[in-house]
Amino acid sequence: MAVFTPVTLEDVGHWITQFPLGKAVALKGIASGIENSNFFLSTERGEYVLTIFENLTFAQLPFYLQLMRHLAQHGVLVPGPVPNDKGELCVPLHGKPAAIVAKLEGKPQMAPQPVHCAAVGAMLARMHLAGQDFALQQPNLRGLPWWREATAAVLPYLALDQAHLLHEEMKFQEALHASADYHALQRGPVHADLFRDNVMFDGERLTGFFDFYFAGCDTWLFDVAVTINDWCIDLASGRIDTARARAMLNAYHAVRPFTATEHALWPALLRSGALRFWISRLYDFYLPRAAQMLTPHDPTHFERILRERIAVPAPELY
Ligand SMILES: Nc1ncnc2c1ncn2[C@@H]1O[C@H](COP(=O)(O)OP(=O)(O)O)[C@@H](O)[C@H]1O
Ligand SMILES: N[C@@H](CCOP(=O)(O)O)C(=O)O
Repeated sequence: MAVFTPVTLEDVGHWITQFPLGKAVALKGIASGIENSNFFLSTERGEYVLTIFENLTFAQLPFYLQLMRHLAQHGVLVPGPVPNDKGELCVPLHGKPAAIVAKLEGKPQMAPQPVHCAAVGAMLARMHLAGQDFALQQPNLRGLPWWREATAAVLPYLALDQAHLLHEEMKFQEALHASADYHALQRGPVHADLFRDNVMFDGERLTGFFDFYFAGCDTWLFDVAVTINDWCIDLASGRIDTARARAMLNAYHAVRPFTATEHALWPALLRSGALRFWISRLYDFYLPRAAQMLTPHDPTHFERILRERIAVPAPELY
C-alpha cells in the first residue's frame, strides 16, 4: 500500500477545474510507489498521473517539475507536467504539494535485452544534450557531501570488512572528486536514478523515463554508470553483462560521443555509481525514516557490485 494521502474523485472534481483537462472521470491509487501518493487520473482530455508529494516541499519541486517540462518540450520521452490556469506546475491538494503529469504507456522492463539497453542509452544521451540549456541549478543531493554524512552515520552498524571497504572507497572517491580530470568531465542535469523501474517500455519501444525526484546537476558519466549498474548486470553476481553494456554504451556514444577523459575515468565512475546506492541502501536499512513505508532495498546487492567493479576491469566506454 503506497497511497499515504487518500484522495477521492469528489476531492479532485473541484480541484481539477484549475487545469485545462475537463472533468475528472476516474481516479485509482497506484500501489507500487514508496515515496509519494500516486494515482491514475482519467479526465475528459486523457490519461494522467496525479502525484501528492509526501516529503518534497513547494520550494524543492520547481527544479524537478520544470526539468521534466523542459525535457519533454525538447523531445525527450519524459512525462510533461500540466500547468494550471496560472501557469503553476505544483499546487496544494489536501495541504501537500501535488502535480499532474502525462501518463506513459507500457510497463517497466525488468528483464532487459540489448535492444532495450540500446533504447535507454540513446534516450539518456538525448536527455543529457537537451538539459544543457536548462536554466535552474541544483546539485545532486545524493552526491559526495551526502556520502560523507551518511558514511559517518552508518559506519557504526557495519561489520569490520564492510567498514574497511566503505572507508577505503570513500578515500578513493574523495581523491577522484578532487582531481583535475574529474572537474573536466561534462556535466548538467542528470536523472541519477535511472533504474529499470523508472523507465516504461511498450514491447521494445521505450515510452519514457520517469521519477525524476533524485535528479540534480552532476557529471553525465555518473548517470551512465548508475544506469549500466542496474540495466546491464547479472543480478546474482553484479557482474557486467557485456552484450547489454555494449548495446547501451554504443547507442549513447552514437548520439553524444564520450570524451577521452570520460574514457579514462569510466572505471572510477562505475565505482561511484555503485557506492552511491550502497550508501543510500545502508542508510535506509539502518536509519529508516519514520514516514517511509517500505521494505528497505537490500544493501548487499550494491556492496557486491562495488567489490566487483573494484576487482574486475570495466568494459571499455567506446
Ligand atoms: N508518468 C507516469 N506514467 C505511468 N505510470 C507512472 C507514471 N509515474 C508513475 N507511474 C506509476 O506509479 C508507480 C510509482 O511511481 P514512482 O515515481 O516510482 O513513485 P515513488 O516516487 O513513490 O516511488 C510507478 O511504478 C508507475 O507504475
Ligand atoms: N533506485 C534506488 C531506490 C530509489 O527509489 P525509487 O523507487 O524512488 O526509484 C535503489 O534501488 O536503491
